[in-house]
Amino acid sequence: DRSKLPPACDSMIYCHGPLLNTVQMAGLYNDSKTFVDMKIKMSPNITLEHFYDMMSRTDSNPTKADIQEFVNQNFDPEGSEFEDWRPSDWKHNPGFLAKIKDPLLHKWASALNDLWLDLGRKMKEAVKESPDLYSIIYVEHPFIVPGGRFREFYYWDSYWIIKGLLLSEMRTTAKGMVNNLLSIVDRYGFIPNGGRIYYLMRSQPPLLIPMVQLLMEDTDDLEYLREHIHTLDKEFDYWMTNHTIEVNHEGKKLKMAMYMDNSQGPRPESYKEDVDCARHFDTTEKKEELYAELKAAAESGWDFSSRWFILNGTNKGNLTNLKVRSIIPVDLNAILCWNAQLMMEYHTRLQNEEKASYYRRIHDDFMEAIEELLWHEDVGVWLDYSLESSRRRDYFYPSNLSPLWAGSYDKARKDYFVNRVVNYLDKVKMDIFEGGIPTTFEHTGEQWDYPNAWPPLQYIVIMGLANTGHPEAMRYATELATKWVRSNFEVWKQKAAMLEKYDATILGGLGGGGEYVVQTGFGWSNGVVMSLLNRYGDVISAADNFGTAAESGAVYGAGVGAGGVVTALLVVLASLAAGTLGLMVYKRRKDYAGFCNGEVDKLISKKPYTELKSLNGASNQKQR
Ligand SMILES: OC[C@H]1O[C@H](O[C@H]2O[C@H](CO)[C@@H](O)[C@H](O)[C@H]2O)[C@H](O)[C@@H](O)[C@@H]1O
Repeated sequence: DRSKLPPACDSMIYCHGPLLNTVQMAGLYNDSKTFVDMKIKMSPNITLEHFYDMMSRTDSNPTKADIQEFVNQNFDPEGSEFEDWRPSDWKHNPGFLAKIKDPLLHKWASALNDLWLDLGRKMKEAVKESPDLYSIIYVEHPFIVPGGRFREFYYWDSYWIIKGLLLSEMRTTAKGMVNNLLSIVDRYGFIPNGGRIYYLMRSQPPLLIPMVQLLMEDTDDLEYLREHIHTLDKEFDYWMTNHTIEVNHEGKKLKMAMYMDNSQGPRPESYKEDVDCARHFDTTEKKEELYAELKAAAESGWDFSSRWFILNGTNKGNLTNLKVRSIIPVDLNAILCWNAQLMMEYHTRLQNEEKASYYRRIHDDFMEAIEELLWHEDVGVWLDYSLESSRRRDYFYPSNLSPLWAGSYDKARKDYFVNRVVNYLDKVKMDIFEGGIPTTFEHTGEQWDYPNAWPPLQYIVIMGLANTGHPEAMRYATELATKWVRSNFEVWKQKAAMLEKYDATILGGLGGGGEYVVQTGFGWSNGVVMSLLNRYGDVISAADNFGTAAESGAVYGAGVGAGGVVTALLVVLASLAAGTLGLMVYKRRKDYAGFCNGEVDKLISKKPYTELKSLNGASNQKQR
């Protein structure tokens, strides 16, 4: 009975109760997250008293204007928790820039280095003194946020942000971010989805242990590792205790990990969207099941995607068909296997023999289970597994390749695995996409679906292939890295901005879909491009020759300078006149409930996969 489960957090302002319900259902703001990020002016109790006064004054039937007035009088705007901060370790010309041969890309990378100044946040002391007035979770050290509506840290985003920070030689900021996460594990026993109390009942892909590895690769500080190893044990235990199940497969019992949810109610930050969607179910129990699926999908980082739809055994459907809790995901298992490997190495270095063998056993079990249940020789890749049908889900996702990145496959048979994976990429015609690797081949209008392409997924596939050292895989990696860098650069030239997601089907195409408009900033996007330029800066050019891409004022600005704005506006107007931008822009859906019922936003059409694949891989890209 899910109605007995705890809410997202105790707060009757930010997580559950009539105040939250009344304000969020009134739809005061374009984005539901705005309200739950606001600061209350007085204590929670006084705020609640004011709310009940307003309700009795209005016979429990307040108008939108009454509710807006209540919010205006009792809340400060979102973002009130931060003070100005300039990272003291920021430097103008970090060493990695010297590796970038193309002068245009070099200048761009330098502008990306400047973006950390815009994305840095430091919390006011007042947050520490009166945490009850805020939804933000207090952390001691300043940090880098993704950007836009994402004004707090995000768990898995932080991995790519820290990669970028280390390339920018911002070691203090990077270490501060890891220290914040460690302190959160000490306080809460795990890392929430993001740094807000309304995220406290779910996590995100577990990358803290790999983040510590990034610090170790940078400074190899064994004392730091010794100091924090117990916290890392705790984080790993959280996943093994709360996120694993036993799967019976061909006479074997395999321990596998999955995303879950153990709270009740809609997501506070998308409250109205979730409640509206739940109208498609007639009982509280069914509504709660939907909320659980929505929250489990958010925990996966892929919110939302046809990857989690099950309808008559297929990946068709809509949000009402979410079945995240019935799917064993390749990426989570690969990442935990990698976590176990790192923990085994850490404990070995710290001479904790018993712990090292404990993690070795877990690592070996994951290796076996991943191969037994998720690897498919005939398809040539790892696939998610449905607990409903006890069958694999044979659909393309970049996460299918995540064991290459996480190293969770038998390296003694590397050629066997890599040859098949390269054939798989050929088979799905990965070369037909001009702008990157799409998230899926399903065109649902959800943001983790076709034709969107996400930075972390590009990184996972590219680095997975590149790190094999296998010539064919490395060639693929270089091609994919080139497309991604060029496409991001194209958008930068037009808009002087980095986006959270892009369009795989168009060089310079913007991402879209889902429940909020595409955000700029953007933490992981910057980290991924920096990493690719660090690795491929000697071979990737902005166009076919170094230094030949068309220049625009925007390229040289750090963020949006006046020149950049003018240039971007001209480009937008010109594209509108040519009717091209219309194809690239996504409109936010107004009627989310309608969408839940299976209505796809017709604006999001673009280049369907079915058409593209008939091009036989010969589109604009070089034939491999
Ligand atoms: O508010 C809706 C959802 O927003 C977040 O998800 C998306 O942004 C995150 C930050 O970049 C990213 O980590 C995630 O993969 C994206 O899907 C948030 O994480 C969700 O929990 C939230 O419901």
